[in-house]
Amino acid sequence: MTERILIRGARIAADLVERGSEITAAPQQDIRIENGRIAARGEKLEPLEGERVIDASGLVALTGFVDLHTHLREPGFEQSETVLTGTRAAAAGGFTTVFAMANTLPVQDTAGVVEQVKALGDAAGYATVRPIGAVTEGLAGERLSEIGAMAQSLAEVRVFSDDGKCVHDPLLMRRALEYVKTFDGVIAQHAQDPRLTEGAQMNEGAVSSELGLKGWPAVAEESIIARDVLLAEHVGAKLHICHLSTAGSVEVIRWAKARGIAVTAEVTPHHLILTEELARTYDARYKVNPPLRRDTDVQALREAVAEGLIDIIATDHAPHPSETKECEWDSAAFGMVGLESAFSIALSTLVQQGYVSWAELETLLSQKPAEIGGLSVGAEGEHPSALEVGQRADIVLVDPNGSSEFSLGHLKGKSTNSPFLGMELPGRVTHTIRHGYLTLDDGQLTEPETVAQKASEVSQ
Ligand SMILES: NC(=O)N[C@@H](CC(=O)O)C(=O)O
Ligand SMILES: [Zn+2]
Ligand SMILES: [Zn+2]
Repeated sequence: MTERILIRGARIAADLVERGSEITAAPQQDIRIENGRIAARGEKLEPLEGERVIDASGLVALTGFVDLHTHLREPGFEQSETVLTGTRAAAAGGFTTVFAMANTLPVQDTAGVVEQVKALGDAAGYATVRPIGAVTEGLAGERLSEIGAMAQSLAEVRVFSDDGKCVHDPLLMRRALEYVKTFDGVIAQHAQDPRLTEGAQMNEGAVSSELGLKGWPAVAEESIIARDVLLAEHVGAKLHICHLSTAGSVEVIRWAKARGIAVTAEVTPHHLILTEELARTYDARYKVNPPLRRDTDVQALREAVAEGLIDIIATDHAPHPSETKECEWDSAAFGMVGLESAFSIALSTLVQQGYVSWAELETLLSQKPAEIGGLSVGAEGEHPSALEVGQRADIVLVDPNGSSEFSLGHLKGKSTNSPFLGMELPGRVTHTIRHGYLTLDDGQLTEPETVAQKASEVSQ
């Protein structure tokens, strides 16, 4: 018998369609959860015997967040993160599904490795783990990996990416697009021309010249996106752009979407708020790929989200051990953790600034990434399209009020390379419910044994 839960008095994000509206604009609703699905919804449902009641007055309920871009690091880099620790960070951030990037060791380029990663996620139970397959063997950019075998494996891979590296060879990119088209998969490109970014350390511009750090020009991203949208159009296949970071990239996407090309794009929370100015600190927590850009890029990215040119928010959670971050900028690793802070950054940069409504935020963090990732979304599906009866109970409750200093205590993964430590961040994820059981309860992660037990009781 799985847990029975009654959420009382929540505001439903999907009811808050006006940008800039107070959450009190929506009526309070109760949600009953039974056997991993939503069993009832309405005003003032009476608690049943033995039911766990959650007082959600003042909270907003959304369908569980889905991260299309997480680095879980297992197998191979367990000193940075494991499937267990990374999915605990996910649950703390309100995520119920994460797509695990392929740059592990061994690389996720065979059916065996992707099945192993999925199995680790199923066993841990904190979030649904959907492995991403590598486009090329060993991420070497030379030969296609066994894309078909990964797609047909138990891991049912639908997203393929060499993330961390760009698929630079246009012929390989074309072949990869042709291949995934046969089963309606998608190629997620890390758009970085390797020749234009050799030795690059930060955004190329006045600040990089001043600091004497080698620059990563915007055109290195934009030229690859331009090429790939044309290839996607030629092949008639789906293309997704990882971590879009420049105003120019937004213009290329605008052009491609106007032409009807099947391209989608993601932005990370950090690119929606941080700028290259932070490199002046020489603190490598701000070193990331693609680099933090200019103020004007941050502005353009927010507007692109508001316009629907950028489809989703994805964290690019990239854990690294402290010895590779607490060192000189030039030798430090690229990447930042982001699962635990994503909601607060999206709240402050998008919702509170009136760029998106709560309903739009839910689409950006939940339904759209699920859809791009190839999950079935809807009443009978793997992921809920709405908090309605019959839908899978993947739910997150958030408190939009108040703020707190983001500190080490907020980080639930193995690594602490967050650029937000010490910053005052608004809002809080209070409860995460996956497949009908609590993974995060009033800000506290549920014990691993309990979560594993619950996970084994529900259908994956
Ligand atoms: N974003 C990063 O700076 N680093 C990522 C790779 C990537 O997302 O390109 C990583 O794996 O560490
Ligand atoms: Zn990348
Ligand atoms: Zn990444």
